[in-house]
Amino acid sequence: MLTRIKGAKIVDPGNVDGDYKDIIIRDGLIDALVEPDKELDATDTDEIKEIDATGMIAVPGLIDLHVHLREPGHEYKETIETGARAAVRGGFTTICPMPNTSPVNDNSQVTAYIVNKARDLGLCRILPVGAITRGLEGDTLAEYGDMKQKGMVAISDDGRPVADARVMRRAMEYANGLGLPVISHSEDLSLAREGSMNEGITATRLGIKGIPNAAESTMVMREIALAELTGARVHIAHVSCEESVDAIRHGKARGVKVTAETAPHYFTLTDEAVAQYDTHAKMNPPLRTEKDRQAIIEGLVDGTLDIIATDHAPHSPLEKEVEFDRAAFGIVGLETSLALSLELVQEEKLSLSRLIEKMSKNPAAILGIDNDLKPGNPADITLIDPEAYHTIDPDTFFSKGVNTPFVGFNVKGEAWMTLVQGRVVFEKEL
Ligand SMILES: NC(=O)N[C@@H](CC(=O)O)C(=O)O
Ligand SMILES: [Zn+2]
Ligand SMILES: [Zn+2]
Repeated sequence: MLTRIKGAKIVDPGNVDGDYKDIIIRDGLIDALVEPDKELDATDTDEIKEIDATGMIAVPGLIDLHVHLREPGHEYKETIETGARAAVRGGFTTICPMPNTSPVNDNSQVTAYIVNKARDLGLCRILPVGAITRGLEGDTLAEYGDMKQKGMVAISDDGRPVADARVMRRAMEYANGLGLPVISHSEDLSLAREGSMNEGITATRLGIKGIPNAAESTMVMREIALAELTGARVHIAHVSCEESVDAIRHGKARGVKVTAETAPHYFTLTDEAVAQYDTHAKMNPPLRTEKDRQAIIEGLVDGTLDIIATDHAPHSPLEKEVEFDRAAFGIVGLETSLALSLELVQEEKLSLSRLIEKMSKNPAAILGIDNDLKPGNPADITLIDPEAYHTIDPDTFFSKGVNTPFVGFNVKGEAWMTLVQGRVVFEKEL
């Protein structure tokens, strides 16, 4: 079976950048990129499926290094299936779910459960992140080797920091031996505790207890110091503030193997989004000030922040329709990330090619995946409709989570079709 994607502009940084080529897919793999007028020397037996993608942009499938799928344990918030559907709708061909499920993904049985479920679903690739410590309790290291054998690709205690520096050091040493990146939820709980939003004038005005930037940045600095000590690869999750960006920039300049991500809410919103006590603007780390927002954009522009991830964190109304300080931290992101990130392109902060680096190529590099649109590679492809104006409406989400602060935002651009291993796993209804 052959598939020919016709008429799309190809944006695959480092490979093809801006050319119009047809993509030929055979048996799930990219067979060739050909000129639009090229006749295929297909044999009579080859059935050719044509996809007319005129006006679309073809990019290597988007990869989200940071999502929460809630299964096993909290299926009322999200399941692996609803999360995967939301992912492909958002243009993602690969997602990495964090281990803070119930039970925690700290052993090979839970890893295998997720991997098997993902395979049976046949939607996107799901590459699980395993826990750093058993039960995310911060004491005893989990069984990285066993989990890795089942398909685990990185370790993190996301949702919680590893408070004990000695435990983190050991984790980095073991992870390094196995070639696994360590993803850090950088938070000093003694500084953050009881806070529910950014510490500052807005919090004071609202009477909400704040979380200072230092709760994040001091831990980012510790992680960089430990990565330097151990030679391990550390990836800083959800960077929200200027001091963290500065610390990462400095670490990179010293040659430390540190990479970092931010999420669309940190370059789109500030803590003023909380003004109406909107719990949909509550996440960890919290939305910061305009100065921080600008620093995040600067970090994306100068390469300090390698990746845009979503930190897709679905919660139900049970956890969100309560008093601000009692509400759960987290917002969904899989179905809004691409459009919100494309705003950076419209504002000419990043070229489309740079954006695709941050949403596909750089996460692929961290995972050790070659996702170039080149012959022999799996046909994981996102077709973006750059002109699709739409208004963000959680009622249309495939995710079970509707906890987004972006309701009613008018945005431009979205996934039109998503292919994983040559199969169409999402197609926008026209
Ligand atoms: N980001 C959040 O606000 N919440 C995440 C946990 C996390 O990413 O630390 C969650 O699991 O809900
Ligand atoms: Zn986290
Ligand atoms: Zn998270």
